[in-house]
Amino acid sequence: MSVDLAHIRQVMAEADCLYTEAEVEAAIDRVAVAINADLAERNPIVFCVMNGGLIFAGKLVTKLGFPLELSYLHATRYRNETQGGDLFWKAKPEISLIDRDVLIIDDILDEGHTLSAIVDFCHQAGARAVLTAVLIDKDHQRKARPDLKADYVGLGCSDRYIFGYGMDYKGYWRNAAGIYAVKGL
Ligand SMILES: O=P(O)(O)OC[C@H]1O[C@H](OP(=O)(O)OP(=O)(O)O)[C@H](O)[C@@H]1O
Ligand code: HPA
Repeated sequence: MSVDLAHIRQVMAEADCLYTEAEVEAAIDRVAVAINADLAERNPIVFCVMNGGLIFAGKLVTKLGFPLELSYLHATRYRNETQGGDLFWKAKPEISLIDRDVLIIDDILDEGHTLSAIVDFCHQAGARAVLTAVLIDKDHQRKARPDLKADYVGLGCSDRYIFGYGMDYKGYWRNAAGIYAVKGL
């Protein structure tokens, strides 16, 4: 399917900036402080959830001052759309999780089906503890479970479709240096 780049550019031009780059960077710093305090002695395996987790994970891990192993997994349910569907695993962890502490890093906790499925997978694979860090938690009543929370949360946002800092609009603007909401969504 061909992409209408004029539309992609227009979405950026008309978007509302929810958080500037400086605000996002300050949030990443705060998350790093909390994780450094909790995980420094636990030799965790850290998983970046591709694709959206890429920017947050990359920035966050450079601020973690303790030994860790870094890998990735890829589970997707939006597939460049603005509405989620069934979860599809593109890449499962290959490293053994047995008796390991695991930290999952993703960009957004929206309805939470993605993070829930990843956490369940890690427990079933024998992880001792599974912790989660998200850059942003969207505020609405459609969570996969009512009590669903990440252990480490950078920022919150209202119930709009957002992009930037790893999050995409139709596959674009993951590179935006700020967090933006699409006009009208
Ligand atoms: O909380 P949820 O409603 O489950 O949505 C959150 C997930 O959706 C996005 O991934 P997406 O499926 O778009 O895959 P991608 O990162 O590869 O684009 C995002 O990166 C999270 O992983
Ligand atoms: O609001 C969003 N923006 C980008 N990706 C997403 N994945 C779930 N929700 C969102």
